Amino acid sequence: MYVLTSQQMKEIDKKATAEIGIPEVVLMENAGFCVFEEIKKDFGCLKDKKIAIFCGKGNNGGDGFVTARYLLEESKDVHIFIFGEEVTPSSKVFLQVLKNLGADIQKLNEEVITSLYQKKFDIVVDGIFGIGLTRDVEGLYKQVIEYINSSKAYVYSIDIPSGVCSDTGKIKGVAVKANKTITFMYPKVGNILYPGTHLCGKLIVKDIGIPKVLAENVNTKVLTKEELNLEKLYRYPDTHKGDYGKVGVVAGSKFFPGASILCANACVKSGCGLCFLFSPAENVVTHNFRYPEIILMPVESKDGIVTFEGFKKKEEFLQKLDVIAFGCGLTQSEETEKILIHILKNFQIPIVIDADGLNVLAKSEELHSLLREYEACKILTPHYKEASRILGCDVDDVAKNPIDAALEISKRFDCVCILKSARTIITDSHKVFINVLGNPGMAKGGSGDVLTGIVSAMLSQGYDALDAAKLAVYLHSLSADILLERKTVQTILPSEIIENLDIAFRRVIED
Ligand SMILES: NC(=O)C1=CN([C@@H]2O[C@H](COP(=O)(O)OP(=O)(O)OC[C@H]3O[C@@H](n4cnc5c(N)ncnc54)[C@H](OP(=O)(O)O)[C@@H]3O)[C@@H](O)[C@H]2O)[C@@H](O)CC1
Ligand SMILES: [K+]
Repeated sequence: MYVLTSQQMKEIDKKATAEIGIPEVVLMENAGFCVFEEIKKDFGCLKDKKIAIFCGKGNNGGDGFVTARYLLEESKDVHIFIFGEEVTPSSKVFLQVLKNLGADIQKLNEEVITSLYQKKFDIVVDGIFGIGLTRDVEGLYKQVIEYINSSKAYVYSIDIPSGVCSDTGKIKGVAVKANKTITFMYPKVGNILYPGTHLCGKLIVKDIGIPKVLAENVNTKVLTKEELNLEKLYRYPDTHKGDYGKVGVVAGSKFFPGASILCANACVKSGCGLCFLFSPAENVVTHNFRYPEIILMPVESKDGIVTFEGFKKKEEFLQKLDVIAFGCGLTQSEETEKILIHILKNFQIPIVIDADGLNVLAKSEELHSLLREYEACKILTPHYKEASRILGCDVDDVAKNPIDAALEISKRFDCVCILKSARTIITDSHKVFINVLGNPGMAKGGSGDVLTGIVSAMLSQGYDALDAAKLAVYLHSLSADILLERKTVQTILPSEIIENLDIAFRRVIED
């Protein structure tokens, strides 16, 4: 399913009317009716319901006028609140219709807003702002939104909760907290990213008659199962371990032995042929939770950190690898930097860089240019903080617009970027996918190491970087969601996400 920015939606709307010839009022009529339909479906009989509809001056308000007209057929207690008569031409048509019908239309002012608190509405429809919100919400608008949020009514937002930026999901000053949001054609970015997605309540996507062909060039999609390439998960019977690749996990230190185990465990559990773990010997040999399938490559260490000299002694084994997973728990040492430089100069195999690999990359000009020039496929898996270090910006700037941050990293290194958060973004700088699976039970140290292991195994099974990233992110969060069916967000552990991959793979392959 596509996800649209406000600009894209506006262009599509414009084409639908100017080029295809569908009048704007027809689209508005359809939009308003869809909202009514949803209310009717939820409540059934609306006869005794007290309903308020708040309509702004743009077309979002026009949708609200249409919804009001249908609601008037069902209830005698429908009240329409407007911010002024100066509305868009299409909205004006439907405002006039309401006037002709003798509907109760009140212009909002301080007094009217105060009186709202005495009225106990059952249903509120929010048609204040849609994709046309351009600045922070203040004054009367703010007061009305605060009233809506304080009311006990069931709140429907038209297109997007008013106050949510449709391009980022951020709150512009104040925003409606809806129970349900009915959006049109495709979701807007703000319907999908946090906190906007949370404020939407249940999100309903409705077709209002805009030809789908108009969205053909949109590059952003929700990561649904339909977007996954499952081809290489099928195995022909006459195959052997060599067909599924050898992954070298370069990870771990005295300080973070678990990171390397989680990464390597996830890798073997996700289908790679062989997994070699290059790590300080003393930290992993005795680790209780290590799968015995992992082949240990003890690397000489100093103060618990793998050394460059020690790493080079493993050259013979390194040469046999098909994929390298680099960084989990290595620490940000000079040795880590030297090892990454060595890999990028001497190998041409797919690489996944995570955690301390990203941290040393952020500090090194040499690594920046080596990675840019590295020709084999590369996947970077930063969380917001790591992304901000790489981009040299504030973490808030990444959070404000994660899609742009992921695109920037992807373009800068000609790589696939997996920008991890509650809504992980995957991009190869052309296409963007937003993951909507997963839960806060994944917000724990070790989750990222697991993802690195899964994505490396996908590369070793022959996927290109984008397909590998999509599958790995999907499986990782699906596994956590399945766990949540019988556990809580507190008790889900990254190691259990690995264990539970059995069911996640089955659901992806068989359902
Ligand atoms: N086009 C189509 O074909 C279809 C569109 N559809 C519907 O239209 C919606 C988009 O409509 P829209 O573009 O008119 O914008 P909308 O969100 O109603 O608001 C714009 C108004 O708000 C104002 N304003 C902005 N920020 C403000 C602030 N902070 N504080 C105060 N005012 C502020 C802004 O004022 P201005 O910035 O011009 O001063 C302007 O007056 C879309 O979401 C969907 O619901 C459907 O009917 C299907 C067909
Ligand atoms: K709205």
